[in-house]
Amino acid sequence: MLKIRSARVIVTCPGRNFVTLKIETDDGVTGIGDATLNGRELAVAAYLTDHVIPTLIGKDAHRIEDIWQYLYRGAYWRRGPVTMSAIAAVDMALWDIKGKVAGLPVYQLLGGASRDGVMVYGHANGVSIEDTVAAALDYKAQGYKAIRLQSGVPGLASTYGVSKDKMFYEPADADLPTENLWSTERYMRVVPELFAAAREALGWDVHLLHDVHHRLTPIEAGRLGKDLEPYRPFWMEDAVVADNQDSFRLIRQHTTTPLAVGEIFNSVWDAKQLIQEQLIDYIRATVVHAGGLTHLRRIASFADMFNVRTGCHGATDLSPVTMAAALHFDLSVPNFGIQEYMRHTEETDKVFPHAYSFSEGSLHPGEAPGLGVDIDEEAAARYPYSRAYLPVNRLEDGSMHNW
Ligand SMILES: O=C(O)C(=O)C[C@H](O)[C@H](O)CO
Ligand SMILES: [Mg+2]
Repeated sequence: MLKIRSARVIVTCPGRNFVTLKIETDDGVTGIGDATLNGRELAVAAYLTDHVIPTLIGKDAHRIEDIWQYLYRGAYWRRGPVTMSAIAAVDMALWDIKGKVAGLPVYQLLGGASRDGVMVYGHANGVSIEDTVAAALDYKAQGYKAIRLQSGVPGLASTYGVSKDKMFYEPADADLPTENLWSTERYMRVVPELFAAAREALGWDVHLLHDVHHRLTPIEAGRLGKDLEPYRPFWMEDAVVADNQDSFRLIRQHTTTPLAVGEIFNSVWDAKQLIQEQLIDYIRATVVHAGGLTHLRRIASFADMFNVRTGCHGATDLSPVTMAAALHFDLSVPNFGIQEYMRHTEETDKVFPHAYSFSEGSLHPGEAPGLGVDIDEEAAARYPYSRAYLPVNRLEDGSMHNW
């Protein structure tokens, strides 16, 4: 029995907000987990502090599955991003502890490595097609084997995925939501042109990806997928909102462009039909928002039976703790597809020193026992919480749209 002695939540903002759970056992072994939910951070912090931590004290840190079931079934109120991010933080911290006690990196506890490294995709973006292609060339020169392309849309002042900074992108950019303008027609014209220019400049030996970010209807997505087919994209992501999983059937009827979805999913139930009916090719659920390693592995096993591969979300709002956990998962699951990798800033990396590293287009979680990531609490304390929201989107006539 490895008794949980204490647990607490650390909120820090080294350029952006992160919520981290730290669990300590009677033996003095500690583990950390990420609980960051972009724009709604304090809801998860309070859920953990007020409702989860009191129930953890005295429990056996080794009983990861049982604690997961206790928090999931025991809450009575199931699923949802707040609950599942809180459970994920506990789950990650417990895997971290188990790895440290065993003296093994977590991927060894998950069955060992299924591959040598984890192929990642970087984010090339720019205000124009030329800018975006130049950024993509730069990523290729850095060794990336897969690159996501997001370009500004003429006539729209700002749009998802286009950053002021070439290397770092932080969409949660203001203490009240920024308002963006959206035009499907303008957007649908630009993306195929961007892919044509990118193939011309980059050639065919690099994977190209694109994130629609939930802004199309199924039939519009079918059209865009078809228009992109000549450029053989690796995937088209979040083509439509997946609340109605049936929507993807309509997209599938019109295009062979591979489909990825799931960064906002919290459990296997959000993806059941999508996977079972093979309506998608990649599931983007991630460790922090989908209940931790314990639940994400369950999703991946289910997906594997239907030829759906993984493509975990890896934007900057997923802290280095989630990135580390994702890499242990990615290295071990048989049906790994790709991992998103949006680099964190130097300040963030200093607050969260980590063992994972990038080389030749791939990341590796490293060999440190546990997750191989820590939180420097002194550094974290220098960056107090600062409220920040994701933008919202409106159509040209003022109607609300999806961002
Ligand atoms: O990285 C992606 O694919 C995203 O869509 C990033 C999201 O907008 C971001 O994580 C929201 O917090
Ligand atoms: Mg996305």
